[in-house]
Amino acid sequence: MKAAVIVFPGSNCDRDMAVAFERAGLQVDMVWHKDTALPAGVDIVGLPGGFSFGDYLRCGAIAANSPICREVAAHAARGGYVLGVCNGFQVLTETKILPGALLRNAGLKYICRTVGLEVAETQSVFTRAYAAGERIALPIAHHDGNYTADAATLDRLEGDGRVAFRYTDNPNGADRDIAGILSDNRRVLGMMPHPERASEPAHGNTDGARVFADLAAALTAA
Ligand SMILES: NC(=O)CC[C@H](N)C(=O)O
Repeated sequence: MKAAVIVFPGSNCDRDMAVAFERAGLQVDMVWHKDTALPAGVDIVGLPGGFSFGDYLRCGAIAANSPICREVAAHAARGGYVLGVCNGFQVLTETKILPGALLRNAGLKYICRTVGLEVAETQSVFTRAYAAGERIALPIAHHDGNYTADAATLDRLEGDGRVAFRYTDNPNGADRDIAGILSDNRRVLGMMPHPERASEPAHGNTDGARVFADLAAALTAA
């Protein structure tokens, strides 16, 4: 099973995401944002955290117009898997692969700390290793994590079980405590918390490991 991690100028979690995929048994290719094709046979694309293009304009907005993002959108449209973490989630909303937008944190401050989450949906390859309603803790590190969408979109996300994670003590003002959402086919997950930074004992927290743990098996079965 093969993963591609996209690298933008200013990405800083690309290696962390690659290691998390590798630990889960996936072969990983790093792909520069100017490439115009994904490596052949890629099963899952990782959009990593960081400060792509220095967060100029809006977080993820310039990255969303990188040549490779057309291919990422085509991969998602074909039913391919995509995981976007933090800046990667912002790229997913900027490309409209996922609905909504990530606004400046309600407190206008950059927040870097571990937060509590509830696993709100387990019907996806990313969340099926958790128990429904399970409480976990993951690190966040962002200034634009305030998820918003119009009421109809929020109702649809909730009604269709597409809210993957919710904050238990909302740190950034996100609508309906939303920390991560799934695409309608549940193969794309965008989330602000960083599971790759809490995925091995040396991190002091392994709550994020299960986002990756089942991927190889799930992708083989898909
Ligand atoms: N850790 C990240 O990916 C941060 C994303 C973005 N630069 C923000 O601060 O909101």
